[in-house]
Amino acid sequence: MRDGMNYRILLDSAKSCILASSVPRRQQFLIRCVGGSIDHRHRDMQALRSLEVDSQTVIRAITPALDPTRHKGQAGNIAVIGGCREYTGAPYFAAISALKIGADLSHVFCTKDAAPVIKSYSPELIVHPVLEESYNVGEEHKSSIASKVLAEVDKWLERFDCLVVGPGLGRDPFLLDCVSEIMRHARRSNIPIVIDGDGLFLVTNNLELVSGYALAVLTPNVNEYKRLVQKVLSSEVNDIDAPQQLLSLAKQIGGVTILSKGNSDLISDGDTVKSVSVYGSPRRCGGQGDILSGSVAVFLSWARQHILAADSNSNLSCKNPIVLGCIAGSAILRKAASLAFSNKKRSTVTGDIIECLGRSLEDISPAC
Ligand SMILES: NC(=O)C1=CN([C@@H]2O[C@H](COP(=O)(O)OP(=O)(O)OC[C@H]3O[C@@H](n4cnc5c(N)ncnc54)[C@H](O)[C@@H]3O)[C@@H](O)[C@H]2O)[C@@H](O)CC1
Ligand SMILES: Nc1ncnc2c1ncn2[C@@H]1O[C@H](COP(=O)(O)OP(=O)(O)OP(=O)(O)O)[C@@H](O)[C@H]1O
Ligand SMILES: [Mg+2]
Repeated sequence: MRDGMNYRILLDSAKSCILASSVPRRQQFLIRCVGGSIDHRHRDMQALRSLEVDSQTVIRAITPALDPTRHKGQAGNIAVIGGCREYTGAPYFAAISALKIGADLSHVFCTKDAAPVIKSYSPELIVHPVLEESYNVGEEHKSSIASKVLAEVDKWLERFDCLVVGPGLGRDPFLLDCVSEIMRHARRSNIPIVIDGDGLFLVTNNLELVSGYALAVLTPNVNEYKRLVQKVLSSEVNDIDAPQQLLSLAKQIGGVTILSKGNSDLISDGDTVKSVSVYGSPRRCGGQGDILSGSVAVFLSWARQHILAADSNSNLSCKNPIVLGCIAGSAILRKAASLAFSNKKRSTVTGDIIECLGRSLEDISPAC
């Protein structure tokens, strides 16, 4: 705060010195612009600070105790819908992160080609080779194969606490049609859905899939957010008043929760806006968003259990379990990224961050 004030005083005196001298008008204009943008940045920082949430309190409140009476599945059964010929890493990162945070079971529903690869990464994951891409399906078989895909997923759907749709899904039109149908079924069964990566491509072009569904979370990165804002608000991203724009966006999509990823993660359900700025990592290796989607899936399942058990007696000011899950998922990922970076510096990769998820949570909410 004091730094900000000193900076402003310096800036003001620099501005008046220069404006009083005979510098060309263009330079005066530039100086006004710089001053303006610093004022804005200062205001933005203040606004973000006021939205910053106490993520540790949230994490401690919603993380369940390791109670010996609980059985397998009660700490979370998560399914990732993703993984195709090109991308096998993303669904693996999301699914293994869910387990490393503390879910009991983690499934992946992917294409037939991707399944043996994903299975080979880890025996911990339950991998279903059920999705099909157009190149593998003749036009005349599309309808019967789509029904088969849906039937395969339906057998499992009711058991899941949360779906993560999109990491490494690809953009094949036939595959995306099948996934749209899976989302409609999940929605009918009131299963929360975290939508990331290519799932956001699907949803941005078919907003009705999530519109009005309060159990949906969208986790866009900078690009995905831009496309969403253009589509829904018919405008460009407004960095000056990012929280207000995010609020409008979430409201416009009927109260879904949006976690907009960046230097600070901003979260809104159309009602409130929260910010998580826990120190993360300067490394921007691909795959960190995938970790986030798996983490959010687990924490929002835990938050739902917490809110249900607390029966409105929870001491948390925010009562939306979906928002709570986003806050916790974001803070744990960022802390894990920071731990990994302190060890591996420039060579930090996504696997290193996943290895730090356990410690990241343990430091805040010890297992015993
Ligand atoms: N190992 C893997 O299998 C991975 C697969 N991934 C999957 O890849 C697919 C496409 O995701 P992308 O994230 O590439 O799609 P995007 O549309 O976000 O990114 C497309 C391009 O934009 C650039 N870009 C990304 N973030 C940016 C930023 N903050 N500012 C400026 N430019 C930026 C990227 O370099 C990329 O070339 C998804 O299915 C995703 O899940 C990613 O999750 C990364 C890891
Ligand atoms: N500039 C940044 N500074 C600090 N942390 C950041 C920054 N950008 C993103 N992050 C963190 O990294 C996480 C992943 O965000 P990112 O924008 O890399 O997602 P993504 O592009 O979807 O990743 P992926 O490669 O998995 O698809 C975010 O939750 C955020 O906490
Ligand atoms: Mg991503």
